[in-house]
Amino acid sequence: MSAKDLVLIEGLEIRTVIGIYDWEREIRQTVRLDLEMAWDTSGAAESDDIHDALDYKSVSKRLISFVESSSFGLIEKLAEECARIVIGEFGVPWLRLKMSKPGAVRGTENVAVVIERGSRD
Ligand SMILES: Nc1nc2c(c(=O)[nH]1)N=C([C@H](O)[C@@H](O)CO)CN2
Repeated sequence: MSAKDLVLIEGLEIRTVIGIYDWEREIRQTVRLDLEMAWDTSGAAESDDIHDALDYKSVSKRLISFVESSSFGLIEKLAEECARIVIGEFGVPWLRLKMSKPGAVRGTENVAVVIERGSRD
């Protein structure tokens, strides 16, 4: 058992309605998700069977489907709901999720929130 293992999803870009201003409710903007998910990978390493792994493709597809159909104001709310899905539906015990909204603020490379949920022990 190795509680320090992680499965990552990096740079998942999704177009959605997000923002607090009226003009933002009329358009789609890109958000980018970076996810670190605690997962003991030793079972999958032993069996070489996807059923023992945290399937990053399944997680990505679920998040794409959810985010594309969502319509929140704040990236904090979107991040929280994504974390809830990953923990609740995929059995991930702990995650760190960075929700970026590149291009939201002129002169910046990126703006983002980072949340950690669950327990690593
Ligand atoms: N902490 C946050 N600050 C701001 C957010 C947000 O989601 N979280 N959103 C906005 C606007 O929607 C902005 O992205 C428009 O450019 C402002 N501040």
